[in-house]
Amino acid sequence: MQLKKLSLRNYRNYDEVHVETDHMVNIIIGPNAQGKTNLLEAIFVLALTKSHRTHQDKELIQWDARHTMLHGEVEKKYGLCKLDLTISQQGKKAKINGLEQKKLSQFIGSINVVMFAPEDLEIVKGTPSIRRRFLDMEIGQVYPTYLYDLSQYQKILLQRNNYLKQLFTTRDTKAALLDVWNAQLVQYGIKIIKKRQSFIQKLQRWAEKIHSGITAGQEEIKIAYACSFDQQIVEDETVLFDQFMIKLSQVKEQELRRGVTLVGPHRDDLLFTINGKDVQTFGSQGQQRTTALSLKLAEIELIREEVGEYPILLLDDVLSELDQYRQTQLIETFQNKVQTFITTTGIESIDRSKLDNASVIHVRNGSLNN
Ligand SMILES: Nc1ncnc2c1ncn2[C@@H]1O[C@H](COP(=O)(O)OP(=O)(O)OP(=O)(O)O)[C@@H](O)[C@H]1O
Repeated sequence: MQLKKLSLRNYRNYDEVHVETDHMVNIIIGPNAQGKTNLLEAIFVLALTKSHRTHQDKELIQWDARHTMLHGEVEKKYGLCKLDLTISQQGKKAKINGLEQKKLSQFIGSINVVMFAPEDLEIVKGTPSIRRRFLDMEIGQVYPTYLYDLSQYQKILLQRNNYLKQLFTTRDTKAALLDVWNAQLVQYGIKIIKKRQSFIQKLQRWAEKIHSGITAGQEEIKIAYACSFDQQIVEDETVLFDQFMIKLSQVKEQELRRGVTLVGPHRDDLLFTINGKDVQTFGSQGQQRTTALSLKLAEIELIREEVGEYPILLLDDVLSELDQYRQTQLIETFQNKVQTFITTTGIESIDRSKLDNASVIHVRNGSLNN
């Protein structure tokens, strides 16, 4: 798929901006703090209705404005898709080809993007919640029903935790309603777990291949799903249901004491190993970076496999951090196949030979010149 037009109004430091491109490689260039990342972020938001760098939607609205409007036109295999997203303090409104979508989950995934930014190193180095957010956003853009199941699960989890806290304060040890909450938690929890497991298995297959290529066969990467249940259990839905219920009954006393739910996909994690060693603990800075890169490249292939066409690749200031070999790997793998938007402060950090036929967009203080 290829983004042909992007228009923004009152988005971050852009009053109003229009971008048109027919190019596969688009370089967004300018000094620091001028709006380069804001432009990539806007494309990401059109795809996922959320930013990759903040949970606070209101940060996307220009200071003093009441709402922001994003418009994108994307050429897909089956034709042109026009997307409109309005974000205000009251919420979001989304349209596909002029038709308002009742649920955002119907809009998400209309275009697919893969963002690779310096903060992606945190997927490898950071906390489990960062890895869960990564998983949820990526699964969500390929399988929109996942987002519905996830929001149901999160609602039930919140209510169950509130109930546990209430039981604690009232010293009610009978906990008569807990079984009702358990059944609902497990119903949605197993959908999340199963989807995550199959997504990670596919991601693992691609990452292994790609990582081996980048490291000339020296390193074998594994991405494992760290979940409360063994892989064989997850594969059988009936067994998973029973085991989930059993685990909840085993931790009941503890949960009543602590007032929180101790079992479920809200505690999952991803584990990266290289040649059998945990990358988070033992990996060098370079290995951690390459792991993040392999992960992102794997995602591109996985989206192509699932959706039937390549996503748009957004590279935020990462080329300068990669050595020449990895830059070449990244650009050559997808040249002419994947539309790419690259931000940089200086064109000299990019291998010139890779820039033939690229469009260059200059950004200065929220204005473009291309
Ligand atoms: N809601 C907002 N309203 C207006 N301006 C904003 C808003 N949010 C951020 N900005 C401004 O956007 C600018 C930062 O833009 P951006 O993050 O795109 O920088 P950049 O060009 O990618 O820089 P760098 O190379 O340093 O990453 C800052 O000047 C910041 O003050």
